[in-house]
Amino acid sequence: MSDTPKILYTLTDEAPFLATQSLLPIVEAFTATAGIRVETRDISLAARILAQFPERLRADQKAADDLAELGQLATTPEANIIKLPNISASVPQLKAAIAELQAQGYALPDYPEEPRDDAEKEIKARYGRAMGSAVNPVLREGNSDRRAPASVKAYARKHPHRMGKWTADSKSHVAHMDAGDFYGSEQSAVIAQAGSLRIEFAGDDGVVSVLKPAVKVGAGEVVDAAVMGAAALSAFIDAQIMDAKARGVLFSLHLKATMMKVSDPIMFGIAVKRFYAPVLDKHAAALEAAGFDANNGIGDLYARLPALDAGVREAIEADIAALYAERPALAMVNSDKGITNLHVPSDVIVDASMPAMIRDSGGMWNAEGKLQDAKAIIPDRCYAGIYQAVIDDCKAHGAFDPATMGSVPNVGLMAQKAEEYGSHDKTFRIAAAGSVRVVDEAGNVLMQHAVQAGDIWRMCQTKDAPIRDWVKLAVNRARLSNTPAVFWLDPQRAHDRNLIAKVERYLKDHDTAGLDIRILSPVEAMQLSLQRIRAGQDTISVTGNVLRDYLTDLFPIMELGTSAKMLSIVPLMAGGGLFETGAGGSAPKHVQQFVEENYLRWDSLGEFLALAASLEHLADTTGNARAKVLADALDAANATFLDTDKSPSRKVGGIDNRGSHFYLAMYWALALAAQDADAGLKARFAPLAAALTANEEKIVAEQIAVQGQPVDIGGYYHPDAAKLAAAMRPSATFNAALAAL
Ligand SMILES: NC(=O)C1=CN([C@@H]2O[C@H](COP(=O)(O)OP(=O)(O)OC[C@H]3O[C@@H](n4cnc5c(N)ncnc54)[C@H](OP(=O)(O)O)[C@@H]3O)[C@@H](O)[C@H]2O)C=CC1
Ligand SMILES: O=C(O)CCC(=O)C(=O)O
Ligand SMILES: [Mg+2]
Repeated sequence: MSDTPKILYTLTDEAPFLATQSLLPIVEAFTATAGIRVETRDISLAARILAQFPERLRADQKAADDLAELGQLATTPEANIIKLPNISASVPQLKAAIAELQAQGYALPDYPEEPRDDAEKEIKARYGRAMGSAVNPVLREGNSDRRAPASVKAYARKHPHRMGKWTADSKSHVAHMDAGDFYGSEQSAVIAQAGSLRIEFAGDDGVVSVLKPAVKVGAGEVVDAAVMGAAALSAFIDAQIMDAKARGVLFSLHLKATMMKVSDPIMFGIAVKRFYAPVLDKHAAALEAAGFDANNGIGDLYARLPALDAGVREAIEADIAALYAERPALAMVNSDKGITNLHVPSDVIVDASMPAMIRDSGGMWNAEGKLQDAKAIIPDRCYAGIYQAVIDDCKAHGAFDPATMGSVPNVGLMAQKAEEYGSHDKTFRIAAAGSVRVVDEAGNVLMQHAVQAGDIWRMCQTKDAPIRDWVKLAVNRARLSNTPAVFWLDPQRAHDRNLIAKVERYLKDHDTAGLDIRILSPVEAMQLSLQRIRAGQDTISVTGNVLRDYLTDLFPIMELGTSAKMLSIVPLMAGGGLFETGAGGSAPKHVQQFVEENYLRWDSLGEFLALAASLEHLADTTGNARAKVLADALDAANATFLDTDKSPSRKVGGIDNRGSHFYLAMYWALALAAQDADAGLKARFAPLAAALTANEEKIVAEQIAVQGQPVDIGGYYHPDAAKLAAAMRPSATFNAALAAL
């Protein structure tokens, strides 16, 4: 271990990255007083792209592979990483980022959508490493512990956010398949002995090809495989188009094309192809020649229209307009700009989109910019049912009340690319009819599926050590918070049955006397949790990786208005700490607002909570007493911050993200000046506390004065560092006070 304790702070994308320009100087100044070094590592989409092509870049343009470094660090006890949300890029986002970097003078190759030779295949493979959820699975060498701290919950009760009313006649509902999906086809096996598995495809023509030669597996590991039938999915989408039209509700598809970067864009593409079938079929040749790819959304068609002959273009536009008159109305992402639910695969992401719909009375936005009841299409049955359970509950009992409702924290199985979220390199779009089988080294067939051309087959892995660790975390959390814990596992699923057996076994390793620990199917677990939440009671959800993701947006958004206010800790299995900020994403619309009116409404509370947890961890692991003093003072500052409600307001004229940071600094300095555990720190912070208190009005006025004008930050994916720093630190008085510390 090096002598100077270190915290690694990640530079990411969009709103959280903008916020970092203002917050990081504060963090650096405060932590330096305890001899702590805060170092940054750039894991933004732009940096991840640049790190893939060192040989094409000038020396001053090259970017180190910071993500790989952090991934390695996460497997060591020294790790202390603060991880902000980053872009998990879809293909349209990736292409936009490449174009921006090229325009800035980086000699990157174009993204070869359909590689013509080995060189292009290599380029596509490299871009593939930067795409989708490329960061989180690499860093998450531990399971997940996400909850609303008591102070945050108290704040939400005192300042309840607005919740849309629900009525029993709402027509909103969830639509899922009844057969032919992953859920219906899942097979699972527990590995007896460490070794390697081969995934192969045996065509009906008798030819056997290898899809993946060697998947390393460990003893006790759970593997599973499942297939989504393309024909079944197409028929299901067709039926939903008819049904949405008949019921007069919006058609709205909810997938996770970012994190599930192989399977879900294909499913998204199937929905686009079915919804626009008459137009796409009629103009198939022209669209093919123009390079249209339905997996990138109907937005890709619009992007390619200018390249087409005027006659063809007008015919396509007219045919789409005619189609809209016949089809059910689409849910909109941005009704002003005409961006629909089917435009871009990364615009509607199920974990955030379903809670938003539930918070908005079950409605989604229609083309007129009004809320309308919607059919939420979540094709696979593995998790769709939980959202229908929430809708049923809201229809029966009305909206939830943030002022009185209980809480559902989560302990999530996530480590070492657990379950579906680690399946990308074992997911295949099947080219022809035949069967896919998983074979061990002795030649035994562990799992086997009959498949048709176009089907999506995938295999998932769940390592044994993470499962043990997850059970331990659940018991600890139940004990620490004296709260019932429910494992959300479905006895109808092969994978979950194997997990249930393991959970039952590993629970015996712990003292569970007096604890209420149950195992229920996801729908039953949801019903119980909702019943308790309405009674003001808390229930820990102990879930797999996907439900971890879904529930840690759903419950915070209902309870707190946003998942940005969550404490999100990943106790790394090697002993280090990964402190994620909030549970939400990077909210692209915040950047738009910032460049249009110099107003950033990003709420950094997640960062503040993560920093306190990181300092606490640092104090525990390095014995740095001053880190503990800083952590305690930050806890106190966070409580004052919540109590005085200094989160950004939503509109120009109030304090924004920068104002929030000023108040955090002021409350933190005041807490340090007030404490008596460390006289040196007390003396050091007293002048800063005095200066900030004395200049409060002036600083806030300086920060608000810049609002209301457009601001140039020199890029979206790769903004200009100097412009950004200037824009995010507009108060000379505040900057000078901080510099004097
Ligand atoms: N951990 C990670 O790295 C994650 C990254 N992502 C990435 O983020 C991007 C957007 O994803 P999306 O699913 O839309 O999720 P977001 O959480 O970014 O957006 C959903 C909504 O949550 C609210 N919100 C979230 N965080 C904050 C915050 N700190 N301050 C204020 N409001 C906030 C806003 O809603 P409202 O206006 O209703 O308040 C926002 O529009 C994608 O690129 C995705 O890949 C997504 C999830 C996690
Ligand atoms: O990594 C991602 O793409 C999203 C992660 C996410 O949504 C979460 O962890 O809650
Ligand atoms: Mg999420």
